[in-house]
Amino acid sequence: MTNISHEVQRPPAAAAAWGAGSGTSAAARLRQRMPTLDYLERAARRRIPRFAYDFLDGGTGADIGVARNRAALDGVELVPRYGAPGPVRTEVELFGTRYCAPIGISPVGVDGLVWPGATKLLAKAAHKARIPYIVGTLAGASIEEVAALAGDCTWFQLYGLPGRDHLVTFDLVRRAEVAGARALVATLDAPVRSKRPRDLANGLVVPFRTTARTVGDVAFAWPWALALLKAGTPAFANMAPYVEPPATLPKTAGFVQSEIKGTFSWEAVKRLRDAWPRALVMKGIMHPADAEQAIAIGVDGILVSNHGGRQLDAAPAAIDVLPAIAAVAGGRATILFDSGIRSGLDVARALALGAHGTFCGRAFLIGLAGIGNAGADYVAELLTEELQVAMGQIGAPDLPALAHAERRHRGAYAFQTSGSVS
Ligand SMILES: Cc1cc2nc3c(=O)[nH]c(=O)nc-3n(C[C@H](O)[C@H](O)[C@H](O)COP(=O)(O)O)c2cc1C
Repeated sequence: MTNISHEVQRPPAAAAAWGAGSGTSAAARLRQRMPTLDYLERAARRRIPRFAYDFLDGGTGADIGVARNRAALDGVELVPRYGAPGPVRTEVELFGTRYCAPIGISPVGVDGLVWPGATKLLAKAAHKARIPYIVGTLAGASIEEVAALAGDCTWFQLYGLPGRDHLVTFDLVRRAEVAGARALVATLDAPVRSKRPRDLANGLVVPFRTTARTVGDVAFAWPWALALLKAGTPAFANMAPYVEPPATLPKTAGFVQSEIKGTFSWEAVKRLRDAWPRALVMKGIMHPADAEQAIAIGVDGILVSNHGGRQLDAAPAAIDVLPAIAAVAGGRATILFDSGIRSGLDVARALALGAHGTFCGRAFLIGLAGIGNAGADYVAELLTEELQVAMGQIGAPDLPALAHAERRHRGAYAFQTSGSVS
């Protein structure tokens, strides 16, 4: 790994200031124009082509799971408490590394489609804000390139490539270790390809189906088109060593299509455990029995997630299963959460319900699509500020205090088979 400072820096001063949007500076003006993720999202919709927006925004089926994540988070109430002294602190330690906030970046494959050059911008933003970035197997830059930019904020997300007894899977594991990734995050929730109707209708398939509408969309989305000219066509950079050179987009896309099967069996998880010396996290766990199984194998972390509503439209909201999974883990694994987070208040909700850290997939890309290359830096600041404000209102000076916030969560799942390993 490159020699990047490991010391914990504070987020930009604006984050600590009273009313960060006050004043006339460029930073204050940005906060006035884009006070929340919702505003960024509306800008993103205007600035990028429709197929790119649909790819990011869409879920599986009728997008019911996406809506369910949102509604369930909105339904979590936190009771304010007053009179606590001093400023709030958002620092967190995850797997032995300290970060400035419990807000990380989840992996988004083909992120360069949403905003050209996204992977490197996300890596830089993670390093600047000192938050973890789980760079994906299908990201636009390689694990080596990301580690050079993000240093010890780098985590690596792994999909299974079961061909030739997982030859490529374990080569990716080796590369992530050499690059210095702090955690390996294996995605469990993609056993089959899910159906994403908006992508199909937009021709977002292999090979990409160009239509007159696609061309028109790109022409109108000129900020995106300019970014594409600068950054180049999105690529599957991690796959380049495994295809015959030159590793063109059609070749790597074809390789991805035929080789990536997504998930891991529990047997394969055991092999990952044996091969990977640092923190191992299972991503996509939604049932306490699966959490128990993973913990029995010796994983260090459980990332509770329904893939942002992109896998099973009937799945519960991830926030609704979080408390049961945290309870079954009982301190034996670090509990992480994603799916639906759009504000620092959502982060506070997840932390109050048992998560030690949270991640966002769409939010950081909405930032890039909404305001351009500085967008991920801005989202990190925005979410951290909002978390600080929520903590202040709840009277929680730090994250351990937030974990004990008085809350009501009517949607919480009560599992029939809690914790029993199938
Ligand atoms: C466009 C898109 C692509 C994604 N690609 C991946 C991927 O390659 N690997 C993975 O584990 N998760 C992937 N995810 C899921 C995210 O890592 C994360 O679980 C999800 O986005 C969380 O929900 P949120 O977007 O509401 O924050 C993807 C999500 C989106 C929106």
